[in-house]
Order: sequence, then structure tokens, then C-alpha cells
Amino acid sequence: MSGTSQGRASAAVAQSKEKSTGKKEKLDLKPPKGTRDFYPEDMRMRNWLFGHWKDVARLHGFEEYDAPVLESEELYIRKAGEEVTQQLYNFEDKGERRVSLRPEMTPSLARMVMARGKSLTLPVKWFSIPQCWRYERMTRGRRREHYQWNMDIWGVPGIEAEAELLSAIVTFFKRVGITSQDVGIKVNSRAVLSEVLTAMGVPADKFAATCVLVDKLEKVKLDDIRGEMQELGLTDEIITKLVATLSIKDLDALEQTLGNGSKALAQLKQLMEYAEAYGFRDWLIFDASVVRGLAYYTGVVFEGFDRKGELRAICGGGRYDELLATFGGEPLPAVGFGFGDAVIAELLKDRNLLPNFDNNKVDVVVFPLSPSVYASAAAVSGVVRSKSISSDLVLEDKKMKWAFKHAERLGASHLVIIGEDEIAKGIVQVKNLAKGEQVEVEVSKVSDFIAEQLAS
Ligand SMILES: CC(=O)Nc1cnc2ccccc2c1
Repeated sequence: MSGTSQGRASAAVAQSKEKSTGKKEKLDLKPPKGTRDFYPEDMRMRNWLFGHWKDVARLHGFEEYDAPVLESEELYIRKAGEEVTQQLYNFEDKGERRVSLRPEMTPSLARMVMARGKSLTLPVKWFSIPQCWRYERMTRGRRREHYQWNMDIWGVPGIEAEAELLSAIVTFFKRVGITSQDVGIKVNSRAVLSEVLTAMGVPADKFAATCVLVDKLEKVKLDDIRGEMQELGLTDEIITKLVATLSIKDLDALEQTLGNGSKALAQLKQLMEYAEAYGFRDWLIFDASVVRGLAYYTGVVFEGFDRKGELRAICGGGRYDELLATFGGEPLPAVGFGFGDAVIAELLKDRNLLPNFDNNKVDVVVFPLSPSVYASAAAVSGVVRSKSISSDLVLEDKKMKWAFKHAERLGASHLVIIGEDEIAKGIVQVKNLAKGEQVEVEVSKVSDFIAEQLAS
């Protein structure tokens, strides 16, 4: 809109380009850097994936919610050095407000839960599939947006909530044909680290930042971040003990370190028992080095991984009981996960598990033989649509040959031909494209005739 100064400026630029070359400068047709267009064939794959996510959420009794993609920046200002908060897609809006495209959904969810406060019926089991954003300066060609299935349970302090979320993840994998041979889910608890660090006198307010640094050990060597750890006040002795804790191999060894009074240990054991009961114990693997990279996790954390080790984490999550407290609210137990649309797509492609998304079927093509009967064709289209039969109405003056090819391309089962003489007698021709039969049908009976044939 050229009403604003910005609008006038860009109009002037366009004009000046036109003046110098006499023709309009061609618009850049690519989507913004790091973003994707979804053409119909892309939407078929996306709707298939989101459809499974929504089905699994519903199977677990979850309800869908949504929130604005734009939030106050303050929702994401955390001091723990997380990647996700260092790459905010943030800016100052025309009202001089500091805002950001959401890099994740959990803070919006926490805001919504906190806004309802005590009036909320617990437990809350909510899901959403938000598009989330990040702004990377030196774009390593990485994407700046992705869709992320979020499932969260609020108000349940017990490990039963974690078990339910793991059930949802495994249920999804099974539905799309992924097995526990393809994928595993690493499980740990930050409470393990917290017990070790507390025993060594590390103050609680250093815990989140320590976990964010430990998470980086997946990618960088210890010596690359030893300095940052020391800045947190971690002595070499503590760092050594920390690294030793990360390499504990199993729950029995964990008991040696934490003692049999450890709450973290008891919870992990209980979780493994529940997993046995659900029937997905073989998907889980205890891994003391998994802490995930979000500052607000406080307890059990988990992440889905491909056993070939070729891909980044498929999904991840954990317990975050203190998030509302960091927003100045009353704490409320919470656990959730995020499951991005990118890595799973690569995995499904690698395992040849993507169905072929043939084009969107339309039931019938309604074809007026001449413009003089277009109105009748439109009327017939309306009638069949009112009976939930999808129809593609041929909008232009086309030949029969084109109409046949068009119906075939659309995967239509019937071609309804509107002819001048026939329509005058209240009749249309209906061709069953599979059987090649063509019959005359009264307009008032077209829908039932087609519905019967579609049902057979
Ligand atoms: C593999 C991938 O595309 N990851 C991805 C892409 N976009 C994001 C945007 C915001 C936060 C995390 C993101 C993560």
C-alpha cells in the first residue's frame, strides 16, 4: 500500500527500474530465504504427516490449541545461552514493541495456561502443530522455519505423564511403518545431573546454563566449552565428575553413583516399567548424556534418534515443572515434546515409507457441451455437491476429448455431460469412466445414481 512512507519508497524504486529499462523488473519468485512454498503436491505430503500427528493426539485424548506466530520477545529472553533464543526472528514493530516470531511453542502454551490459572481443569492434555521460526545470521542454507508437532501434559507431577507422551511418539512411528529397529528413544533425567551437581555444591541457579553447555557436548569437544563451564563456576573437579556422570551406561551403574535413595533413579526405573506395560520398552534406551538444549527442562528428558546415526534428533522433549515460576507465576508440573517436520521427512524417504500421494481425487467432472447449457451444468454441479459428491465444473468451452482427458487427470469416476437437447428434457448423460458405460439419467436422480455407483 503506497499510503506509508515505506510503501511510497518501494513504489518509487519499482518505478525508477521501469523508467530505466522501459519494462517492469521481474519479481523475485523465490520464497524468503530459509522458507518453503508448499505446492499442492507438497501439501498432500504435509497433510498426510499432520493427519497422523492429529490422529495420534486424538487417540491419546489430547485437544488442539493454537497461539499467534508473533509473540512478545520477552517470552524467549532466557540467559542460558540456548541456540533457540540466540537466533530469535525478532524485531521492533511500528508500535515500538519488541516482538518475535515464535522459535518454539512451549512459552506460548505456558502463557495461555498461566492466563487461565486456577480456572483450568487439570490435567491439561493439549497439542498443536505450529510453524516455528529462527533467524540465523550466516545462513548455512539451513531452514528458518519448520512445523513442529507439540504435545504437552500440564498438572501431572508423576512419571505417568512422560510415559503417555512416549506412547504417543511410538504410536506415531508405528502408524507410519517405522520400527524399533529403525529408531530408538534415548531417555535420561536432568534430575541425575542436578543430584550430582548439588552434591558437589554447584548452586541451583547455574543448573540450566550447565545443561545447555552439556547439550553442546553432542556436537563440540569438551575443551571447546571448558572455558564457558569455568565461567559458570564449575571447577575442573566438578567438570570431571560431570563428564563421568554423562558416560554412565545403565540404571544399575547409575545406582552406584546416585545411591538407591535417588528420586531420579526411582523415576527412571518406574518409567521403564510402564514402558514394558505399554509394550514399547524396546524403543527406549537409557542414555545419561542426553540433556536436550532447552534451559527450562527440570526432569526426565528424551529424544528420538535414527539407529543408523545419520540424522539429527527426530523429536525431543522433557519435564519443565518450573517454567511458570520463571514467568512469575505459581509453578505447575508440565511435560511435553516437539516433533519437527524436517528430519522425519528425510527418515521416511530414506526408509521408502512415504506413500505415493496421487492427486486429490474429485468424484465427478460436470461438462457442458456448449456455453448455452453452462447454467444447467452449474446447477447440476450444485445438486451433486449438496449430496457431498465433489465435482469439477468445466468452466470454459472445451471439446469432449479435452473433458475426457481432464476427468482422467483428476481421477474422476464419472463424467456428467450436459447437452442442449437432453437438458431440455431434464436429462443428462452420465459416463462411468471405469466401466465405459454411458447412461441417460434424470437431473433429479443424478446424485443418487452417482452415489450408488461410488458406493458399489
Ligand atoms: C531440520 C530443521 O529444519 N530444523 C529446524 C528448522 N527451522 C527451525 C525454526 C525454528 C526453530 C528450530 C528450527 C529447526
